[in-house]
Amino acid sequence: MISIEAVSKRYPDGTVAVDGLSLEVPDRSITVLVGPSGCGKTTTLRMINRMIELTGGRILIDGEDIQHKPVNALRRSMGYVIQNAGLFQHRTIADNIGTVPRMLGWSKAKARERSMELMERVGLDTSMAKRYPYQLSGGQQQRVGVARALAADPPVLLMDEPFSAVDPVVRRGLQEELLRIQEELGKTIVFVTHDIDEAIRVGDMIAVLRTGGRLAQYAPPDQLLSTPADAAVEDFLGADRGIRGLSFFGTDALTVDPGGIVASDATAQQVSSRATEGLGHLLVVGVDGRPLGWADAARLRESGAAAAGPKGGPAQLLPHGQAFRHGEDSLRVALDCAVLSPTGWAVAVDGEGRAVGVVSQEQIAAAIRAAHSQRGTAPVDVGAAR
Ligand SMILES: Nc1ncnc2c1ncn2[C@@H]1O[C@H](COP(=O)(O)OP(=O)(O)OP(=O)(O)O)[C@@H](O)[C@H]1O
Repeated sequence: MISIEAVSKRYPDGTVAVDGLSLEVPDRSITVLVGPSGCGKTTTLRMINRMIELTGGRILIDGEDIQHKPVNALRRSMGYVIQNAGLFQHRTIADNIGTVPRMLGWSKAKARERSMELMERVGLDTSMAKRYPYQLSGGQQQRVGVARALAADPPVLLMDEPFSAVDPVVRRGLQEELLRIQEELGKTIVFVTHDIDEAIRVGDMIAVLRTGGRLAQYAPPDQLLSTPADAAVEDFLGADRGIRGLSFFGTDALTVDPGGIVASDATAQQVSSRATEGLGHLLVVGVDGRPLGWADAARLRESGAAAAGPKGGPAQLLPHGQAFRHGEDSLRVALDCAVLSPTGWAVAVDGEGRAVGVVSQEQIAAAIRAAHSQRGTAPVDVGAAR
């Protein structure tokens, strides 16, 4: 555990970048420092590996004051990733990744083997090992930066705006890759960003700093979204915070109605027995159980034909839209499916994509209220959501 205790940094010109900051960074989790430009995020991060020396307070790692540790040993226990990767341009990708192992005296062959292993781990084709950084895309260079930081297997990873220089799609991919790697390796990561959405996506804990390097709030992302400490944090979180917070609620407790589903080869009698209260449509599924589309229930019954028969064939079906995976996707995804559905009802599927039931926007809203009251968080007025 990294304990930041009443830490301050006053630069020689008198600028107070960090002021009495206290944080407990839990082991094997991602702690994000987020806040507006100039609020002291980078300064805080660099005080952890002593690239910047603190001027007040203390930082402990597993109970040991970092001031009492030799700087080299301290830095070897911490990988460091920066924006634009900061790769050595005149060295190959394999050599970049193998920098620290070589410094530690590993043989060339062993360092190379480690580089290859790490390239695979961060999702890079090992055929790129002999290339130079300029021959890689920005996103690929960032992956090399992460691989390089992991090379000597340090328990701590410090990441300073590591994905800020790439476009949003690549950035999303890198965030997902980081979460996957973290699941495998379980490092203690301190991650700096000014992007609150990135903080919410990758953080187990989020420290929101305000200008002057003071802590505004320290909480897990769902708690931050549901109960911001004050108006400034609320403002920083931005619009849609209620809707975004739904990402942290699962759909396992959401009841879906299988009665609204009819097979495409159903008999007229079977069709007449299917119905869901309040829904004027039936979800037609193929022989494999996957949704084909919505059929008007009354017309289907009148036609007396099977759902996908000549009169009520697929051409008559409304698109079923996006489905959510019941028990796997979040309430946010379920609500989104319902909002985008032509019937206003969302389709729930199992892991194989087979329809398991349908659920209305109102039922999802009720599940949201129930989930909030169970957690004791502020209720979200879905009707008024932007
Ligand atoms: N060497 C320095 N001397 C004086 N002031 C500095 C120095 N380095 C940083 N500062 C100031 O300290 C404050 C915090 O800077 P820091 O780089 O930690 O902020 P940040 O939150 O990481 O910002 P950004 O998101 O823009 O990178 C800023 O006001 C900055 O101008």
